[in-house]
Amino acid sequence: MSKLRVAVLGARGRIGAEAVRAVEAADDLELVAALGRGDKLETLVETGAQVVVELTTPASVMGNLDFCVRHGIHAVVGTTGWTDERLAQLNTSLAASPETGVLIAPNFSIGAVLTMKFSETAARYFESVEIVELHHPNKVDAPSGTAVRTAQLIAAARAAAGSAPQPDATVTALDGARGADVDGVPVHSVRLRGLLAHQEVILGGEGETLTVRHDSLHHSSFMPGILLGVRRVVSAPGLTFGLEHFLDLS
Ligand SMILES: NC(=O)C1=CN([C@@H]2O[C@H](COP(=O)(O)OP(=O)(O)OC[C@H]3O[C@@H](n4cnc5c(N)ncnc54)[C@H](O)[C@@H]3O)[C@@H](O)[C@H]2O)C=CC1
Ligand SMILES: O=C(O)C1=N[C@H](C(=O)O)C[C@H](O)C1
Repeated sequence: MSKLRVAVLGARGRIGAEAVRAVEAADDLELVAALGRGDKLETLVETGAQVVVELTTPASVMGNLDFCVRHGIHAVVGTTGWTDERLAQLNTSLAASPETGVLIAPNFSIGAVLTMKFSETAARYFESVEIVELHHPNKVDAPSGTAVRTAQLIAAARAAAGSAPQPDATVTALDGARGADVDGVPVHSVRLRGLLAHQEVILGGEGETLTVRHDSLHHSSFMPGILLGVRRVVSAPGLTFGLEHFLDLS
């Protein structure tokens, strides 16, 4: 059986370097390119890459994906910074290349995907919910992509259940004291030396709280999800948002 030809973009970054090692170690995959900032995207075509793992920056990801989709190269994307406008732009590119698959995963770790699922399920049963995400201080974006996605899923579940707005009597506050408002869910971002990627979803009801917490302690936590995405995206044309679609979570 021929190996799937994989390239990594952002290959000298924190997660990119780990992804290079994971692809190299997989028997069914062949690493054909490991590109960093300034390297030519044409290398992807010259090396016959079938799947690109995109782990760069919010500023670079759109240009990289535009190139991949135009050349029919599937993509597994971990880079953050997704907005409705960006997704619409990507869908427009994909419409012109209907056989190409793109997976965007706000988080590749299985535990984080389950955190999102559990929080979404719990959301309708509690009056209050807030998210605290905690990351290493080199992270360029806040809130994290995972926290934004978690908040969106919680907000949608609450809206579907007809939940009332969250109770909150605050009338005076310092800027930022109540966090960022993501679809009505407060999200608090901590940046601290020693941390990698962590998230707590705290739900509150009458006389009780429920905390759903996940900790990524090493970049290796993201690798099974990345490899799963690489293997599955080649037979999933169009845009898939969230690794849960490639997992049996029903
Ligand atoms: N979805 C997930 O599970 C995860 C997502 N991430 C996300 O992945 C992204 C990268 O994170 P880190 O590795 O921590 O950042 P990093 O800053 O260590 O690495 C990014 C790398 O991309 C390179 N780069 C920038 N523009 C490029 C371009 N046009 N072509 C090729 N390389 C380019 C940079 O030079 C740098 O080496 C971030 O958006 C982060 O939030 C990180 C960990 C897990
Ligand atoms: O920058 C990181 O490190 C991470 N980024 C992703 C995010 O923004 O959610 C995934 C994970 O939290 C690690």
